[in-house]
Amino acid sequence: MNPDLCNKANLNGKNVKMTIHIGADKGDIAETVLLPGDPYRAKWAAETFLSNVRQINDVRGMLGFTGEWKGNPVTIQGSGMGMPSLSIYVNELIRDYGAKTLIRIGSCGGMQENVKLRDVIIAMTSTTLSTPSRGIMKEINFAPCADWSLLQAAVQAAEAKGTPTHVGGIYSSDVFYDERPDLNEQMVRHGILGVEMEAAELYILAARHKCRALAVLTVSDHLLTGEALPSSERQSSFGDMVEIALQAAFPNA
Ligand SMILES: O=P(O)(O)O[C@H]1O[C@H](CO)[C@@H](O)[C@H]1O
Ligand SMILES: O=c1cc[nH]c(=O)[nH]1
Repeated sequence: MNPDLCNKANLNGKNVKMTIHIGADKGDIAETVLLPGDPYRAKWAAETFLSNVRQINDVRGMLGFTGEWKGNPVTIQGSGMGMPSLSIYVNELIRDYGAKTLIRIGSCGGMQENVKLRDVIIAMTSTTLSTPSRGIMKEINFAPCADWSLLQAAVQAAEAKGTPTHVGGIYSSDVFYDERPDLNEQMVRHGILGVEMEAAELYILAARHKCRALAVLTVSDHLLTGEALPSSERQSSFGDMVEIALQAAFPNA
């Protein structure tokens, strides 16, 4: 038996496969997966944008849903906060469930003056101090890079919607409460658009497994101005990001 898989009894009497962290049958997860850090954003996005939605995961409360967008199957699975958490879900989604296109839909902190609250950032690449893949990269400074076809389609979708959007480099940090302000200063100085905590490892895993990946982010707070979206506005401001991600996955839909 594949050690990554555990058997669980299904009510219909057949064996259903699940991984350690995802309690879905293999066929329950689509090849296209959207990945918010927040499991409740997964629920909101699935209920708001997909049809024929069903919940496919609640292990550890990390909710996942599968439905359809314009007739195309899509899974929206929470990935948690930080690269070690995302790495668990993305490894299982790719290796055990056959995910091929993975798009992070996350919040981020703005790092440039022209990047405003609620703007969307499409991450061409992500700079990082370290990722869970550091152990195999060793002395190599691997450059995590978005899939070009997804990036191009996302930019077109954002332009068509008229969403204020920035395309460029972001910073995937391991810490939210950073005790090294000098690092952020260097990121700002080198034109990094925003900071979040997962995209670099998503891009590295996609490269390793020959999948497509992209991160589409909404600016929820700003490191230069100290502004932040009120919690009441966070979800409603995230709609453009979700639609851009869906349109990027299915540009002809
Ligand atoms: O809004 P999500 O997708 O969780 O992303 C950002 O928010 C969390 C920190 O508050 C980190 O996961 C960061 O990457
Ligand atoms: O990681 C994150 C996410 C949102 N805002 C930040 O400042 N950092």
